[in-house]
Amino acid sequence: MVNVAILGYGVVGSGVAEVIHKNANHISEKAANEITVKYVLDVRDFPDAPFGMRFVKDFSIIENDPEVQVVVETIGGTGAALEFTKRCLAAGKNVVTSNKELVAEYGYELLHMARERNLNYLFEASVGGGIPIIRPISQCLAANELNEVYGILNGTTNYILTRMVRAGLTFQDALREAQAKGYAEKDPTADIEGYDACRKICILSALSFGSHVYPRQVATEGISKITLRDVGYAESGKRKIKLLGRAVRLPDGKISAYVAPHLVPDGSSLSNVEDVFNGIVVKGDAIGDVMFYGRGAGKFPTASAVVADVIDAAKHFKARKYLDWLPGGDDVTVDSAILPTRWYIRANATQEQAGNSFGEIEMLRSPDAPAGEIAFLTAEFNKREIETRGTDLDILARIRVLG
Ligand SMILES: NC(=O)C1=CN([C@@H]2O[C@H](COP(=O)(O)OP(=O)(O)OC[C@H]3O[C@@H](n4cnc5c(N)ncnc54)[C@H](OP(=O)(O)O)[C@@H]3O)[C@@H](O)[C@H]2O)C=CC1
Ligand SMILES: N[C@@H](CC=O)C(=O)O
Repeated sequence: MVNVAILGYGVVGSGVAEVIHKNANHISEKAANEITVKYVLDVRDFPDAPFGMRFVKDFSIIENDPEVQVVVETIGGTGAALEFTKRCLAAGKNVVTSNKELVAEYGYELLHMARERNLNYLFEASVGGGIPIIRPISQCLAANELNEVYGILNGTTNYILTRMVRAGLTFQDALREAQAKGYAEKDPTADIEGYDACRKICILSALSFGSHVYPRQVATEGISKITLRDVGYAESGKRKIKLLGRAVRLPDGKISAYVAPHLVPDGSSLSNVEDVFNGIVVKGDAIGDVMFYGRGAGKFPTASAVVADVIDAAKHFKARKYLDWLPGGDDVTVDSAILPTRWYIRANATQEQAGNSFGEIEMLRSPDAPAGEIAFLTAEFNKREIETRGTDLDILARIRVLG
């Protein structure tokens, strides 16, 4: 029998307990061993919790129980989650997590601790919720030199943008829905301002390019400045606005990563990624482009990935998995402001002024545009270049364009 402890009985942790209980027979077959939840640790009380699990408030009960071989950390953040993860690894326990903040900040250190002890630290659920992406990048695409990874990495913001466009909801109402569905982070600022997508692109960068990338090295912009007017102009240009994370390996081997809203063309694979779904494109030298798609957040999709890691851990006691990367550092990354893209600009200006400042432009129309306002797409410029242009215009919005 494999005894599991769950730390944090919130959206994901309770989903993990439910999936392990509901699919017990199937999971035991896959793991070639019975998997049972021996403890659940949470700061809250759950008097009506099902499955007869033992709830504890003292972490040392789990830490000191030699029967617990796999610990699921679904507390989130870098406080107690970091301390408990280190103590679990130090106590010889394998750890599985959905906590991308922890992996993005401390992934190298924790993988190193696990490696030294011949343990596994697994985090399939940390990017893309239920989408298989960590294993495919580390294993299935291992033969490729990967040079770019990008996509819609946050379910909450994609849900908000979809609901604003499709149902005409306000930003706040759409956010409330996402929170009620269990998609949002405890502090939804992490979703809205792009920090969550930033953590995920850090993890994808480390896996794809082999060195730790820290969130502080990734220029990050969220969707809080996107207006319905921008959405309307984008629509008139047959485009949708999506929050993307993107990381590129440059010819000199340096990594450049950022998170920002983009206009993506209608009909492209990413434009059809709606609601809570995520879509992640990986570019390899042998495979070309490959896209991963599925539910990027939510109780059961995320639990699906966590429980798969539990099964994997249970099947590989004392056999290290493939996850690893080199330490990070200032010389690993370069400023993403050097990456060229086309730009969408909304400004109080005339077409002639815009043309004088930006050269060749493609005008966008909006039936309810106020007098004096225009919107257009530019040719390719990097961020530094675009910021030096149009300084004499009243620029209201500046958003990258994909493709
Ligand atoms: N929700 C989702 O769709 C997804 C979430 N994730 C990640 O999974 C992790 C968990 O997310 P989620 O389940 O949504 O978060 P929740 O806030 O729903 O769950 C966390 C639980 O841990 C409890 N907790 C907080 N501090 C402690 C502590 N010191 N000891 C024990 N328990 C504690 C919380 O109690 P209290 O509420 O009282 O603080 C809460 O019950 C996060 O890292 C998140 O980013 C990843 C993919 C998808
Ligand atoms: N808040 C996150 C949860 C999953 O990682 C999201 O919305 O994507």
